Amino acid sequence: MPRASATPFLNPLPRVRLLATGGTIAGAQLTTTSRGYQAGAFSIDNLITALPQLADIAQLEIEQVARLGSQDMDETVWLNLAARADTALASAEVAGVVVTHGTDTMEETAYFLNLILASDQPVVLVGAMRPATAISADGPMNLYNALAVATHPDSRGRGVLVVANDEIHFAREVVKTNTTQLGTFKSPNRGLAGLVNAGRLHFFGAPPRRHTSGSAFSLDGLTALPRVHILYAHAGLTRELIDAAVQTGAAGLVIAGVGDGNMSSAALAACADAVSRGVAVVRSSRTGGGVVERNIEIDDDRHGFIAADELNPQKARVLLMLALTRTRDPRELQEIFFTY
Ligand SMILES: NC(=O)CC[C@H](N)C(=O)O
Repeated sequence: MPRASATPFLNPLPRVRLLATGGTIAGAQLTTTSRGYQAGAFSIDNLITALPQLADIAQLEIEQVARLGSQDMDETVWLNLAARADTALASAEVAGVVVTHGTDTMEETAYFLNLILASDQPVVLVGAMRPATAISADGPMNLYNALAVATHPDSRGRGVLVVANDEIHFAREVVKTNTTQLGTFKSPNRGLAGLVNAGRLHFFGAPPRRHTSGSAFSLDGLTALPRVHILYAHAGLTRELIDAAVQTGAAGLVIAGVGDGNMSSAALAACADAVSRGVAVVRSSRTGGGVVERNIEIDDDRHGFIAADELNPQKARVLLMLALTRTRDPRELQEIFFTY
């Protein structure tokens, strides 16, 4: 196993642009044991002041991009955040970018940035499960570790990373799997990118698929994203919601299918009708892991469907929105899903 390596001591210290968006890492409770709290109530400056150790490893340049619970993250904030990260990465003085973010939709933002940013410099998303005012808040160590990862030369060229609970995850792989526990983040298909222990890190492998500087997607000319909905399959799924999505102008649908991306006969017929009206339909899985392959239980070739491959529904939605800015051809869309 490779030896864990601490961030090399550099003089002057590397500069890191910290883009703050809110979340529990900046959340405040009424008392340190109360269960309710307000995500994003703290400004990032409060967090930094409470953690003087950060100044030992980097010079921080702080930008408050948003102050929200990540349940309110949307395409507009993504495009703004990506533009700010892009500007930071274009500066020769900036070694890396850290984004503080709520954990609920962190995996979606991370994957979006992984597809759209064109730099090999480290970009690290970090959050917390306990508010900043809680007993044993996890945010300070997560932030310290994120900064260590963002300044380490080994982190270059690995795509966007997520740091939490002493673990490093690839943006494409990471999933929030538990409502409250500190170990909520998992990478069920391909495993961890690496570990980070009090700022010392080691990586286990290279990121899967194309990302960042190897991605064909870019921010150039991108001002909005096509409308894509996720519909959750279940026993007894009927067709009304699929039809409603098509009638209200969806460009694409992701079905969070049962098993290997399956759905009821009624839903299948509605999805086939959607394709005939030019709507892209991606079959993903609600199971939380594994692969959705083409033409196993459902004839994708005949219906014009796209198999999500390894992407969960929320990441399939991110990729489909970007892919639809390039093509509406189901065969080309399928190639994109096999590439990213
Ligand atoms: N642990 C968290 O960060 C969740 C808080 C909030 N719902 C958010 O995603 O921002």
